This record gives sequence, C-alpha cells and structure tokens, in this order.
Amino acid sequence: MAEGIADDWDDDGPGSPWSLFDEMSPSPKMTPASLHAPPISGLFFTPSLLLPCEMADQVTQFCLKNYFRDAGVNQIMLFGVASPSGAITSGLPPPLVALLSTMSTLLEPSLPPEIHALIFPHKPTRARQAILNLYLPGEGIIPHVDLLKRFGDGIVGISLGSSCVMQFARVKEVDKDVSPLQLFLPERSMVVLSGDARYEWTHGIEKRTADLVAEAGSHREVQRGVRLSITFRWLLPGADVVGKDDNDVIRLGDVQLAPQTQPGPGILRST
Ligand SMILES: O=C(O)CCC(=O)C(=O)O
Ligand SMILES: [Fe+2]
Repeated sequence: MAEGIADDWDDDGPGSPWSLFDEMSPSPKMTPASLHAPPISGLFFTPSLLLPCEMADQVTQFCLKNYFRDAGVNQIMLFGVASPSGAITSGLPPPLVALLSTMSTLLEPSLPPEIHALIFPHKPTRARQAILNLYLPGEGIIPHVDLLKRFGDGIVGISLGSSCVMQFARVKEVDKDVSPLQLFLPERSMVVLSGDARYEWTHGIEKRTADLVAEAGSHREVQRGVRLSITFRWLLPGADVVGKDDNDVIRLGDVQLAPQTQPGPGILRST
C-alpha cells in the first residue's frame, strides 16, 4: 500500500484531489467509460454476467423495505459469521445469504479458482460485512481504498436498480494529473476487487446524473436511476467490533458522514 492515501476521508476538502466534482451530467470532455474491465491486476468484471432479474428485484425490495425506510439513511452495514462447520453464514439475512450463494455460482467460471476461493470459501474463517449503499441520481462515492485495518483481501460488489460508472485510480498517482480508468457497471453486474485492485488502486463513483459509455467507436449517455450496491468484505481479526469509527466513506451526495445502522441482530459485538 503506498503512503499518502488515507483509508479514511477526514482530510478531503475543497481543492483536494478527492474533492467533489462540479458536473452532474456528462460533458463533452468526459472520457466515455469502458464496458470491459480495465487492465488492473486483481480486478475481475464480466459485463455479460448478470444476476437474474427476479433475484435482483427480491433482494432490492427486501433491502429497501427493511433498511432504507427512514429518509436520510443511505448506508447500512450488516455482519455475518460462519458457523464452525463453515456451512452456514449466520447474521446476514436470508436474502443476502442466498445472494452470496448465487453470486458464487455465477462468478465461479469466470474467476481464477484462488480468487473464487478467497471470496467464496467453502469454510469461511472470518466474519463478513455486507455494506449497502443507496445512491440517488447525482450522488456518488469519493475515491477511496477500503479500510486497510478493518477489511481483508477479496471484495465483491453488485449493482442493483441502476448502472453507474466506477472510476479507478492508482494510489501512487493520486496527486498526479492522471485520468482515472472508467468502468461501466450495468445494473445486476458484479465486480471483484482483489490484490492490486483492492490495495493499490482507489475506486469511486462520480457525482453524476448520467454517464457516458463507449459504444462502437462512439458513445452513448446512460441516465442513472436509484442504485443500491451491496458489497461483501471480510473483517480482519479483531475488526469485528462495531464502533463509531466504522464509517469508512463519505458520500458525495451528503454533507455529513453517512449514517450507520444501529446494532441489531446482525451486528457483531465484542464478547
Ligand atoms: O457503490 C459501490 O459499488 C461502491 C461502494 C464502496 O466502494 C464502499 O462502500 O466502500
Ligand atoms: Fe469501497
């Protein structure tokens, strides 16, 4: 991990390279996003691999009804612990356990076996966090590396309800004038971050109402809708205590830190 990149975002402010973007809709100078994974080691993305619509709708409805009823809530963290046999993941609600299982099956043919085993082990030895982020059109997430002290290697996320463009920038090039790589994430697509993609590159989503996507030598504009992302990450040993420092990201659409879920049945506590 290169120095100089915080894994929290306290020092982001106007004028910083992390700072907010002015444009809400695509401008002609924007580079259209690619439909295919940029050449980043450890980043895996297959545009044609999509969660079936029925499951996507079920999971989205379940999450919206259960976690996002209150106005202003746009981020929820849930936690799951493996049973000693590794067979059952307890703590996560059944729709998310089913989602993980389907994602595992769908991704298996396209991932190197060791990456698939990293993210979907037969016998998980660590606790998982599912972070749910809800974005209205025009909202985004600041470029960041997921907390190094809290989360391990092997992260998988899914886009539900809307597409977006995810941007990737090399941690070492953050202060340089290098354009980020842009990847179009269609609705129901999945993206895996491991190795360099997890540790050496930031990921973020610009605050826009529409994205430009490369298409047959030209480009098209794709409007954003309400997007729910679900990201699964491994908690490092000792990181399974939920504290008030848990907000690892600041949402671009927000003035304040994103709200955190109240401890409930799915939340791990220190014992
Ligand atoms: O919305 C997404 O897909 C990304 C979320 C994310 O990077 C995070 O919560 O750390
Ligand atoms: Fe992240």
